[in-house]
Amino acid sequence: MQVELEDRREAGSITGTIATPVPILGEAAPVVPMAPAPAVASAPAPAAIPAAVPASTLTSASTSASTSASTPVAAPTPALRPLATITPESPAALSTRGLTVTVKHRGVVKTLLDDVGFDVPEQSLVAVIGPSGSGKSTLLRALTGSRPADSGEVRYAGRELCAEYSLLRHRIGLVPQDDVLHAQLTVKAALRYAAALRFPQGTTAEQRERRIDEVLTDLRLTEFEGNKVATLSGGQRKRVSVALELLTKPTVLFLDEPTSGLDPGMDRDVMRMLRCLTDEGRTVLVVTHSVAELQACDLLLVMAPGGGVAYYGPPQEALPFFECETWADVFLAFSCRRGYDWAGAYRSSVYHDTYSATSAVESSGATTLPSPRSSSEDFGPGASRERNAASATVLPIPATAAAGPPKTSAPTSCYSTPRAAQGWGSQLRTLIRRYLAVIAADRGHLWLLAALPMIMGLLSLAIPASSGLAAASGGDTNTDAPTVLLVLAVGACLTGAANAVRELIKERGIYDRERAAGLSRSAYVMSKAIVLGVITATQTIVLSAICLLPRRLPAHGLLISGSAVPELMLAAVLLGVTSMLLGLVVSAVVRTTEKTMPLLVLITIVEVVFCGSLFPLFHSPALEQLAWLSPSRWAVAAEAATINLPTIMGPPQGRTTTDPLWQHSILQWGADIGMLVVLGTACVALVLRLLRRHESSLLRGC
Ligand SMILES: Nc1ncnc2c1ncn2[C@@H]1O[C@H](COP(=O)(O)OP(=O)(O)OP(=O)(O)O)[C@@H](O)[C@H]1O
Repeated sequence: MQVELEDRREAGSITGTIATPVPILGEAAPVVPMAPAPAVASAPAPAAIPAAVPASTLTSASTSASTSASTPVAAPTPALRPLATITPESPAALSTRGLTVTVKHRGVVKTLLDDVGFDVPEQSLVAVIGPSGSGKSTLLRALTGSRPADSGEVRYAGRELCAEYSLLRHRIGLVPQDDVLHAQLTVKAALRYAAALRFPQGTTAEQRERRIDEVLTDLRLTEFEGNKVATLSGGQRKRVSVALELLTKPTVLFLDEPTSGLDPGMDRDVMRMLRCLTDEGRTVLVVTHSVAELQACDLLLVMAPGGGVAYYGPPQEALPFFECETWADVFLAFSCRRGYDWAGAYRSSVYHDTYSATSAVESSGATTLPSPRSSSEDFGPGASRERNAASATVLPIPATAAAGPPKTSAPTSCYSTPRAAQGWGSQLRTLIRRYLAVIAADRGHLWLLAALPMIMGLLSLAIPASSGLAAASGGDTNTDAPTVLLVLAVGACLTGAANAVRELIKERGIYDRERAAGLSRSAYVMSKAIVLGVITATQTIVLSAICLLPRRLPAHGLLISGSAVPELMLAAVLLGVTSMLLGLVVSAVVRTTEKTMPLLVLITIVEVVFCGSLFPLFHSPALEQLAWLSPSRWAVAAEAATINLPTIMGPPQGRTTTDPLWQHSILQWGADIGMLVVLGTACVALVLRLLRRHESSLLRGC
C-alpha cells in the first residue's frame, strides 16, 4: 500500500497534495505532500475479512487475487495508528454508539440503521458512502437530531444530543441535499437575512456584515455577492449553502450529497473546499455518492445494505480491506452478497477496535470543557482564527490532515454556552422583510397579483343586475343581488387561497433548516400571515371596488350611515384573509407542491357551495352545520345583513322564511364578522400544529 500511495503522489498533483488548501482563502496554495500512510504490518491478522466479491464476477486487488469468494481470507494487517486519543479532556467532536433506527412499513419492521457506532476526531473530514438505501441520509438525520435514532446515543464533545439539543443545535451546521436558499435573492441578501435570523441577540449589524464578508471571501463568493442565487451554477450554489451554514461558525458541519448532479470538476472543487474547512479547524462529515475524491478525506465510513457499518477507517485502506480494486467492485459485492454480515466482518476487524471503540462516550458522558466564551466573542472580528489559535489542541490528527497547515482545535467550549437566540419580534421583522424582498424580486408574480383582482372585478360586471345590491324599484324583488354577492365571495376566496396555498410547502426545506437553527415557528407563520394578509386585503379591496362601486347600493350600512361600501368591503377582506389562512393550512398539510392545486380547486368549490347565496342552507340539518365551517357562509351573511337582503330579495323559492344569519341587525352582522375572525384564528392554530407535526421530537421541545 505504501508503494501504491507513493505512485499516486507522483501521478498527479491532486492525489499527491490532498491536504493542500486550495486557493479558497484567496492566497496561493502551498504544495504539501500527502502524509505517509500508516505502515502495513504483516501480522497478526486481526480478523477474517470478507471475500467481498465472487472471484468469477470481480477482479480482486493484487493482494487478494488468489482469494476465492467463498473463502474468508485474512485481512492485510495494517499497523494502525489511532487517529486521536480521545479522553474526557479532549473528547471526540462526535461520538456515536449503537444507533438503531427502525420503521414499520406495511406492517413489517424495517431496520434502517443497525447498531452504528464510530468516533469522529476533531478537525477531521469524514466521507460517508454506501449503496443507495444503505441508510446514509438516515444516519445524517440521526446525527443532527432531525430524526433521532430509536436507540443508541450521539455525543458532541461528550454532550448527549437528545439531552442537550437546545444547546448543541446552534453548533451543528447542516447543508441538506436540496438547496435551502431563496433563489430570488442575491447571494449577499440571502446571507444577510440568514445572519439576522441566526446570530445571537445583541450582535450588531456591523458584526454581521463583517462575518458575511469573511465567509464570502473564504468561499470565493465575493464576485458573486450581487448575483441572484438562481443564476449561479450548481457548485456555486452549494458554496453559498455552505457559506450560509458557516456564518454561525458551527463546530461540526454535515453535508448531504453536496456534489450530486455536479460535474467531476465541481465535485473536486467542493471536496477541496471541505478539506480547507477542515484544515481551518472544523469537523466535517459529508455523505457522498462520488468516490473520485475520497483521498481528500481523513476517514471514510462505508455503510452496508441494511444500515450497518461495513468499514470505518482511512480511505486509502478501504479498498484493500474489501479486497477490491475499485469501488464499483465493492458496491457490486454489496448487491451480490445480500446475506453477508458486512457489519460483523467490520466489527471483528482491527479497524473497528481502532476507529470505533475508543471513545470518551464509553467511559463517561461527562467531559471537562474549557471555560465558556461569551456570545459576542463568537462573532467579533477574526474571532474564529484567534480563538482557534488560542485553543490549539494536542490531539494526534489524521494522516492526511497532518500534512496540511498547522491545525487548530475546534472550539469545544462553545458547546457549554447557551446562545441567546434572536427575539421573537426581531425574527418576525426579518422574516417579513425577507418575504417582501422575495416577492418583490419576482416581477412577473407582482404583475399577476395586481392584475388578478382587476380582471375578476371586471368580469363580475358582466352579471346583469339592474338593481345592484339595492331594493328593486316598483316593489319588485331583487333576485340578482345574491349572484353579485356570490361572485364577490368566489373572487375573495380564490384570491386569498391562491396566494397562500403553495407558500409553506415550496420552502419547507428552508423552514426545516432554519427551524433547527433556532427559528421560531410562530414568528414564521405570523410573517406569512401578515404579508399575505396585507396582499390579500389589498387585492380584495380592489376587487370589491370594481365589483360594487359601479352598481346601485343601499344608501346606508348597519354601522355607517351614508354608505354600505365599507361594511361590504370589510366582509370581503375578512373572507379573503380567512381563505388565505385556509390556504396556509393546505400548504402545511401537503407533502408536495403538486398536491396544492387540486386542493385549491376543492376549497373554492366548497366555499361556493356553502356560501348560502347559491341555494338556501338554513333549516337543512347537517348541511347547515357543515356550512358553519365555511368562511364564505359568514362573509356572505354579513354582506346580506348589511344590505338587508332578506327584505330586498324576499324568502327564497320554496321557503317562507329568510336566512336567520342574514338578519338586518348590528348584532347579527357582528356575529357573522366574529365567526370569520374565529375561523381565521383556528386556521392559524392549525397551521402551527401541522408544522409542529412535521418536526422531530427534539425540535418540538424548543
Ligand atoms: N419512512 C420510511 N419508511 C420506510 N422506509 C424508509 C423510510 N425512510 C427511509 N426508508 C428506507 O430506508 C432506507 C435507507 O434510506 P436512506 O435515505 O437513509 O438511504 P441512503 O443511503 O441515503 O440512500 P440514497 O443514497 O439513495 O440517498 C431506504 O431503503 C429507504 O427506502
